[in-house]
Amino acid sequence: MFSFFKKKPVAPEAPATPAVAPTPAPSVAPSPELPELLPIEEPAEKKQSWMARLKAGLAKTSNNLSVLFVGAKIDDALYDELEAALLMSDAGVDATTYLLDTLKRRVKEDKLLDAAAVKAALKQLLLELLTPLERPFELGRHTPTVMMIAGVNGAGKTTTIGKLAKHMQTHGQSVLLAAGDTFRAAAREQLMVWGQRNNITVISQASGDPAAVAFDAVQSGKAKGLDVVMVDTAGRLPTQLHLMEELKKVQRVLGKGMEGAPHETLLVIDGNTGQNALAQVKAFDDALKLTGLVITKLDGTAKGGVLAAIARVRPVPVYFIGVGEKIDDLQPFVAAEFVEALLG
Ligand SMILES: Nc1nc2c(ncn2[C@@H]2O[C@H](COP(=O)(O)OP(=O)(O)OP(=O)(O)O)[C@@H](O)[C@H]2O)c(=O)[nH]1
Repeated sequence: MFSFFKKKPVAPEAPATPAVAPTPAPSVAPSPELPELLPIEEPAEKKQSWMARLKAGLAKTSNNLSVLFVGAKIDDALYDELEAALLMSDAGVDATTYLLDTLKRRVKEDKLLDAAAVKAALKQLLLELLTPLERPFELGRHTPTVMMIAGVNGAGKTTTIGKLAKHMQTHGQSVLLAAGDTFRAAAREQLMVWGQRNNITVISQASGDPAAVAFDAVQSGKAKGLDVVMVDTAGRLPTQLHLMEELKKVQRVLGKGMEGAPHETLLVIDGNTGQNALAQVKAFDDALKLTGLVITKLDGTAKGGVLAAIARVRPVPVYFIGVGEKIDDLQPFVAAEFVEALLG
């Protein structure tokens, strides 16, 4: 059993349930037309183990790589095919060159003679490359831990916030959400309806400044002694400079609301966007100094190699990865599990 979050030891008298009652029902009535953020319960028969789902999710990437080693001779043709497969998986030129050069050297040094041994060496190399990205998400250092969530449109920010909030609630954390996407009314309503259904307070304003919503949320979280405040933000492209400035303002204002906040600035990226995901990591990190990444939609993608690119070019820790829309489809990133799913 692994723990979803790393927590500071809690004093014995700490309540197991959220310390604060949810605020009165938000002004938005549940509407059947609104999409659910995520199903509240999953039928038992649909539950698979995480490793099985990770493997299934990464099957397209892993098939392209694993097939090369079946009955292969260790020659230039194998290395050429491996290079093509890594580039196709969006590992990028830097990581691909690094992996191939190091692999060739190890094959020589260790006198590896068969394809299975070369595959095992690649697996080990990939593990060494990705392990520095692994970092447990810590809760309990601050009251509240303030998290700001950014990303391009549709990356999975709101869904991720919903999943994380549920996981946190399950771990006895009291959570407050800020619907900082003041741009898209439907996104705000979606979060509020979801909060209502799940007994999680959502701070929202019908219109206005996302920084003001974020400030209110931190003030409220502090006043109520909550464990976590998560601030959603509207999707934006890094090329939309005025929107990036707006995001920086949200970050600054959170710091005014509470010293040291936001304690976590997370970027949610769609794993299916490959090399573009790397460009997003660089741009958002330059603007916001990211503390971590959440990589969603690794299910069904052939581009799982993008983690290798991130590890080489901009190694921001990957806290969580997502392989589907259900709550349990988002789990902490563990390099050994990821590599096993790719090359196991
Ligand atoms: N297949 C798959 N779909 C996902 C995953 N994570 C999120 N999604 C879906 O991606 C879509 C977009 O998710 P949202 O959470 O609305 O994305 P967002 O970043 O908040 O979008 P904006 O509000 O437009 O910026 C939804 O249909 C989610 O269900 C995942 O890991 N796998």
